[in-house]
Amino acid sequence: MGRAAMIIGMITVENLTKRYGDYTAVDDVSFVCRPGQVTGFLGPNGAGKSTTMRIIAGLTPETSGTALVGGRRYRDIPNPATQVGVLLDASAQHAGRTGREILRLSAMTMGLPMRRVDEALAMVSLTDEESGRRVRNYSLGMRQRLGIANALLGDPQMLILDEPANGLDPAGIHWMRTLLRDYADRGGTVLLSSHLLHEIEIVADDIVVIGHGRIVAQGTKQELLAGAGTRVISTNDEALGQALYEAGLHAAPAADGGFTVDAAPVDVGAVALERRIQLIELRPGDGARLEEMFLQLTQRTQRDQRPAPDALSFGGQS
Ligand SMILES: Nc1ncnc2c1ncn2[C@@H]1O[C@H](COP(=O)(O)OP(=O)(O)OP(=O)(O)O)[C@@H](O)[C@H]1O
Repeated sequence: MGRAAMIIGMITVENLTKRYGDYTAVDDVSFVCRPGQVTGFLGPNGAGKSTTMRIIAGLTPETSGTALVGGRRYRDIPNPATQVGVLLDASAQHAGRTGREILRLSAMTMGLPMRRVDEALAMVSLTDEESGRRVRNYSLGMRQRLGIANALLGDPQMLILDEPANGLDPAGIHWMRTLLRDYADRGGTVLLSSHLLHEIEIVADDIVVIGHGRIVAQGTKQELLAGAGTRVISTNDEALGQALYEAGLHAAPAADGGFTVDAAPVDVGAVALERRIQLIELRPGDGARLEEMFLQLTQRTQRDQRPAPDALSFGGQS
C-alpha cells in the first residue's frame, strides 16, 4: 500500500505539545487512530484529552508537533466536516435554535441535501417532536444525540468525540456503543475520549491512556489487558499464597479474595495442583492492573501532584 492509501482515514498525532504559559497541558503526545478501529482516549479530568482533540480539530493551535486527519491538518481540508465529524462540547450548541435548525444550518454550510438532516436525526433516534424543540429545553443526553447527529451529518470517514457518553442513560450508552461499533466495522475511524475506564474498555479496540498531559500507556486492548496476570481464588488462600511465594511467583492479594499473580494461568494452576490446593477460580486477569494504574493516575491527579512517568509506564509502547 502506498503512503497515500495508508493515511486515508488515519488520525496521526506526533510529538504534540501545548503550553499555556508555564503550564504544559499536552506534553509530547503521539498516537495513531486506524480505520475500522475505535480508539479509546482515556484519562482523568484535566489530563489533556480535550486539548489534544481541540488541536486535532483545528480549534486550538499547538505549541509544537503535528496532528493530522487523513494526512492533512484539519484547517487545510476543504469542507472538513465531510471528512471528519467532531463532537467536542455538546452544551455549546446554540440554545435558541431547534435541533433541526442546527442540523439544517450545518447541512447548508457543508452543501449537503436536506434529506441528510432527516437521516442523521434517524441515526440518533431523535423524534420529529424532539428535533422541533429549542435546544435550551434539551436534556444533556438529547444534546449529546444532537451533537452526534451533527458529527455524522457529512457522512465522514473519521469521528472525534469528546466524552460523548456524558449525560446518557444506560440505554443511551448502549445505543452509542452499538453506533460506534457499527461505524468502525464499516471502516470508519473513531477517536473517543472518556474519564471512565469501564466505558472505554467495552467499546475500544485500541486504548491510549493520558495523565498530566503525557501518554502513560497505549496499545491494543488485548495488549494492555494481557499484562494483567492471572486471577486465582482457592479454598485455602493462605496456603496458596505461601505456595506461590515459594514458587517464586509474585502474588498480590485481591480485594475480593484470592490473588492476582504475575504469571500465566497454567503456571498458577500447576503450583496449586502440586500442593493439592483446591481452586475455585482460575482465569486471565481482567485488566485489574490497567485499573490499578488508572486509579493511581486519578488519585495523583486529585492530589494535584505530577506523577513520575516511569513509575506509571505500562504494557505496550509509549
Ligand atoms: N485555555 C486554557 N488556558 C489555560 N489552561 C488550560 C486551557 N485549556 C485547558 N487548560 C488546562 O489544561 C489541562 C488539560 O485540560 P483538558 O481540558 O485538555 O483536560 P481533559 O483531559 O479534557 O479533562 P476533562 O475530562 O476534565 O475535560 C487542564 O489543567 C486545564 O486546566
